[in-house]
Parts: sequence; C-alpha cells; structure tokens
Amino acid sequence: MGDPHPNPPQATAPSVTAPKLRAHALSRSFGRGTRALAALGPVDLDIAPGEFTCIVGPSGCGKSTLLRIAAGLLRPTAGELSIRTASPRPAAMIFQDYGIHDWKTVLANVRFGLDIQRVPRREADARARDWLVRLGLADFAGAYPAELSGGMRQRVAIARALAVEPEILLMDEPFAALDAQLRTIMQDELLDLTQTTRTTTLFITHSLEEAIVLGDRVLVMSARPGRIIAEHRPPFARPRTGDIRSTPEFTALKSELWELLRGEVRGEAARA
Ligand SMILES: Nc1ncnc2c1ncn2[C@@H]1O[C@H](COP(=O)(O)OP(=O)(O)OP(=O)(O)O)[C@@H](O)[C@H]1O
Repeated sequence: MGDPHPNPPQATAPSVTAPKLRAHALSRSFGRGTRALAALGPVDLDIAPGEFTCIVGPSGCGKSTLLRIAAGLLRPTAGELSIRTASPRPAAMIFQDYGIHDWKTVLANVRFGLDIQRVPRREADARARDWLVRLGLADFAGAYPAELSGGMRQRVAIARALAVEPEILLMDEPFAALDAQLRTIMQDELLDLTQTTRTTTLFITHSLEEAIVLGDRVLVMSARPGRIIAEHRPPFARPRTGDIRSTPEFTALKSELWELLRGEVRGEAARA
C-alpha cells in the first residue's frame, strides 16, 4: 500500500518483551442507534514480533474490519489496537484484488510505496528491482499488469508491500482470486519468503489449508460480531515446506478446525 493512513493505529514505544501488535477489547460497529450493526469484537489479541498469524472465520464475521483497523483505515468503536513501532507507517496491506495500478509498469508499481516515502529514485529503483528478482519477476519490470497472469499480479502486490520493509504485513484473502493449483504454489512461495524475512504478518483466509501451511498460529473467529473462539499452533517446525500437507497431523488439525468453524458457519447461515 502507500496511501496515507487517515487513522494511524496508536504507536507505542519499543520494548523488548512487548508484542508487535496488541488489540485490547477491540470492537467495531457500523451505523447508529437501533440500526447499528455489531461487526467485530470484543477482540483481545497479541502478535509477537516475527509471528505469522492466520485468522479464519465465517463470511461477514469482521475479519476485514479487524485488518482495516490494524492498517489505520478504520477507527475502532471501542477498545484499542496498538502497534509497537517507531515508524509512522508500520503496516503494509495486500488485498484480494491485488490493489495494483493497471496504468503503471510492474517496476513503478513495486516502487510505489517507496515513492510515497520519498526514497530517492535511484535507491527506490534498486530496491524495487531487488524485490522483482526475489519474486521471479525480473524480466517483467517494464510490463503492465494486464500482460501478467493472476499469480504474477499477486506477486507484484507482494513485492510492492515488502519493498517498503513494513514492520507488519496485513494480508486480506490475497490468494482468493487464484485457481487451486496457483493458490498452492503461491502459498509455498509465501511460506518460503516469510520464513526468510520473518515479517510479522496478519493473514486472513477462508482456506483452512492455507492457514495451517502458513501460520505459526491459526485463530478461529466466531460468527458476527467476530470474537476469537479458538487458537491452534500447527505442530510443524520451521523452516517448513508445503510437504506438511500430506502428513496425518495436517489432516487432523484441518478436521479439528473445520468442526469448530462449521458450527459458526451454520449459525451465520441460520441467521441470514
Ligand atoms: N463500511 C461498512 N458499512 C456498513 N457495514 C459494514 C461496513 N464494512 C463492513 N460492514 C459489515 O460488517 C460485517 C463484517 O464485515 P467484514 O468485511 O469485516 O467481514 P469479513 O469477515 O471480512 O467477511 P468476508 O469473509 O465475507 O470477506 C458485515 O456484516 C459487513 O456487511
């Protein structure tokens, strides 16, 4: 991302033990009075530096709302969310629809956040090209997004977010628009990348498989207003690879999470 934050999350002074992100009694509703819709919370959440946290939950339970609050795009109705940082722009967000600009070249898209930060052009170009190499896009620097496949466009979005070296990466269903095979490949690529960068990440997905492959932690949210009703730590040491998908532990955890989620999805469907 690169757009200015209208409501930056409260920044707190760095300390050794504090979590990178902390939400306390966080909630958000939309509308007022009798027509107010409770969308989220209350949510309490601590995310440690370098941790990759996945959130799964039924449709409409408030996952994107939580992410938008973390990105400073939305204010909470009650409670607070703080990010431990010295930077005025600690978070970068990646959306399902990529959020890249069709009229800019791949290089200009990746450089976008650096331009906003007024990084000198030569340095910005070098950093952007470096990320293009890391994401296998070096030959496409001068191409426009329309010339790329869905997976390549999503890689551009990831490169653009990581180029600004954000302290927190916020990903909202980033692979939802991709077909199943490409999605698996992108999961493996992101796994590889984040195990190298160790960027603190909050990742929202509807896919339990994705959450288990990628997450240090998988948090399950209830139906709206979304609260965190369960937390699991996939029992796979890092660095891990996508091969864990074929282990019995993976299948067992996926079933366990689905049992939890199924109740919430049913509840939401009955209410709709
Ligand atoms: N700007 C808004 N104005 C009014 N209602 C909103 C607004 N944004 C979200 N909502 C409502 O808040 C609830 C939570 O929405 P949100 O997008 O956070 O859910 P979600 O869990 O991300 O959903 P999905 O998984 O389907 O993307 C929904 O009922 C939604 O309609």
